[in-house]
This record gives sequence, C-alpha cells and structure tokens, in this order.
Amino acid sequence: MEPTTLVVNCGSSSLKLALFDRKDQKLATVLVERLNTPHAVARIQGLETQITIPAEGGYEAALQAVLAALKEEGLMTSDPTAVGHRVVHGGETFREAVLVDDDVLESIQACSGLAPLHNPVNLAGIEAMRKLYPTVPQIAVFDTAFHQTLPPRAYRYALPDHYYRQWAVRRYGFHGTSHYYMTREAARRLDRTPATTSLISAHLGNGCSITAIRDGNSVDTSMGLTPLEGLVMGTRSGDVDPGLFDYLSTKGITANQLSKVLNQESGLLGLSGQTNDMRTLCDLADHGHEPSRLAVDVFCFRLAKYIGAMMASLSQLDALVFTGGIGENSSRIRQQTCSHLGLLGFDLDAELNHAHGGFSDGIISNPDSRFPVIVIPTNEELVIANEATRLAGSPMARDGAQ
Ligand SMILES: Nc1ncnc2c1ncn2[C@@H]1O[C@H](COP(=O)(O)OP(=O)(O)O)[C@@H](O)[C@H]1O
Ligand SMILES: CC(=O)OP(=O)(O)O
Ligand SMILES: [Mg+2]
Repeated sequence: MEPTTLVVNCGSSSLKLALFDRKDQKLATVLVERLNTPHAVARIQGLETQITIPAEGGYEAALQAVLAALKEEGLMTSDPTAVGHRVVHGGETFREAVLVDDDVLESIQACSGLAPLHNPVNLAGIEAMRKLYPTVPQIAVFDTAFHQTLPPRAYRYALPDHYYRQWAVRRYGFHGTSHYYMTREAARRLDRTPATTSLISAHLGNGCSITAIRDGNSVDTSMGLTPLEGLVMGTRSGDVDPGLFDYLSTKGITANQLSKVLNQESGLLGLSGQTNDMRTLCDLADHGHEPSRLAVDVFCFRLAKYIGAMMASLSQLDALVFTGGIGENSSRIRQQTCSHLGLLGFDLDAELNHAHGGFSDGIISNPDSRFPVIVIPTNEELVIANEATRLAGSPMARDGAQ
C-alpha cells in the first residue's frame, strides 16, 4: 500500500484538496466551490464529473463526499498516511509546521481573531479530518512561519511598546508557503541556491501580498497583524489611513461595520462596484467601464509602490517574481505594474509576457532589463505536503500513532 499525503486548504467559500504520493507526485486535485450553499459543487481536476456536495453538514460532509468520489474514481486506494492543513495565522506561537494535538488546536483558536476570514475555517477543516481519520497524523502548516525571520524594524509598528509586549501587536506576514516556494523555485531556475537568492515575490490571488527575500529569508512583507494590510485585494482594502476609523465613527459607522467593509466589501469589489474577479474586471475595463478601469489602476499603482518599497530591504535583486491567479495569468497587470517602475528597470518583453494569452511560466523580461522578471506558478500544496510528510515520519508522530 503506497503511503499518501492529503493536503487540505479550507477557505471561506472554497475548499482545495490535493493528494500526493511519497515521491511528491500529485495524484489528484479537487476544488470545491460555493461551499455552504445549495449550489456547492466539486470537481476533480482532469475529470468531467461533478461531485454534488451536501448543502448542510459543513466541511465534514463536503470532505466525506470528495473522499468517497476520489475512491470511486480509483484515485485514492487507501486512507492517507498524513494530512497537511494550511493554517493562515500562527501568531508568535508557531515558528514552523507542527503535529496537531488538542493544545495546538487551542493555540490556533487563540489566533482566530487576527485572521477572522481564515483561521476559523482552517480549524473546521482540521476538526473534520481528525474525526474522519482519528489515527492519521494531522499537520498544521502556517502562512506566517516563513516570515519569522523578519527583523524588528520590519515587524514592529510605531505604537506604544506595551502593545507589542502585552498583546503581540506586530506585523506577521502571510502567504508564507507561497513566498517560500518562490524562493526555492526561483533559485532552481536561476541556477542558484535558496540561501544566496534575493527576490521580490508578488503573490497576487484573491488575497495579495509582496515579500522581500534576502538570501533566502523573508525580510519585509506587505501584510501585517492581519491579512488586511498592504496591497489592494479582491475584497480587502489593503492600506488605509487609520484616521478613517475616527472620521467614519462620526458618520455612525461602528468598528464592526468598518471591519466588515474593509475585509469583504472593499478592494477591487469596492472600487468597481461589480466584482472581485480580476479577469472580469479587465474585460469590463476593456469595454469602457470606468470604475473597473480605476480599480485596475489603483491595484497596479499600489503594487508598483510596494515593489519600490521592498528595495529598501535588499542589497541585491536576482528577480521580481509574479505568482497567484492574477500574477500567473494576467499579462496586462504585470505590464501595467512594471510600467510605473521605469526608474528602477523592470523591462518586460511584450511577447514573452503575453505568451499563451497571458499565462506565463518563466522569464518575461528582456535580456537588457536591469532586473529579471519571472512568472512562477505557485504550489502551496506541495510545500504543505513536504512538511506533512516530514513531520508524519518524525518520532513524535510515530509515538502518537502507537
Ligand atoms: N486570465 C486572467 N486575467 C486576470 N485575472 C485572472 C486571470 N485568471 C485568473 N485571474 C484572477 O486570479 C484571481 C484568483 O486567484 P487565485 O490565486 O486562484 O485565488 P485564491 O487566492 O482564492 O487561491 C481572481 O481575481 C481571478 O480573476
Ligand atoms: C492570507 C490570505 O490572504 O490568504 P488568501 O489569499 O487565501 O485569502
Ligand atoms: Mg490563494
């Protein structure tokens, strides 16, 4: 019986599963969309069949339906030997991936207030899998872990010192598994070692963040205490003036309302009034819809400003890397962003940038660009699987399983 590692990435409205063998070969990928609605469906990548997901029963019922379908299709012949979970916020408690036990669950729960869109659903996924596979080691892999190397000048806010000492109010950074994968993969492609590779890594999905990586370590990043700070995102505002709180309270808007607005009703959706989906926005902008064009403009300009800001942490730059759904697929966003940075020198080759109708994988800058620009499809699942396999084989996991 071939040992396998199952990776679970529970989002608020979607659920992604990936199954790997022990040689890190992906055996199957499943995407469940519109979870917790009567229209929830799952698709196994590469297969036509749609799996119906029960409208009730939450993550456990959804996972059960997906696992049954994987077995039926012959893609999963036995129970997994390890399960790796994406957990977004690990606070200062988790510097690296851990085997899940009751104490770990409690600590993840304690970080939930700092990632309200993410940690509660990540926990629901872990709890569901523990019920389904009580004897299989479950491993939590944190978005925040890769950013534990941030220096204090990058992670401290200029707030009263005791806010940090008492309440750990600091910048944490997220999408760490993706930025780590960029480091590993860019180093491989540039024929370097990760420890000698310095990058600016832009992860542009529904959530967006950018990280300065110096000699393989994260040294600055755009997300902060929560995944709300920094770049413009699908529904999140990114940076705003904190004076907004005071001003809007005089208009009768409460802290709770504002938090919902900043997390769920802002960003591309807020500016365009139409959608958080970048592909649709680009189409709308092309058809003359002004608010959508503005949303795209603000997105690219903010990103360009942050690319400039990340330079302050580096003394060498081996490449600017784009990844995530937008970074991998939108030649337009890459072009518009780099066009703001003429003074720094990210000179794209129009043909390479637009190869395959926007999707790219590889170098997209021209040879005399001051800095290379590369597109690398992210693979957070692979990093999580690597960590889960490693920890499931550890003596602690074996003791736990006895
Ligand atoms: N061809 C494209 N052009 C522009 N945006 C795209 C394209 N393909 C995908 N995207 C965008 O990528 C975003 C989703 O990114 P993804 O990394 O899949 O999200 P998640 O963070 O949920 O994993 C959406 O805004 C989507 O519109
Ligand atoms: C941390 C974060 O923003 O994650 P996602 O991009 O999955 O929303
Ligand atoms: Mg993502």
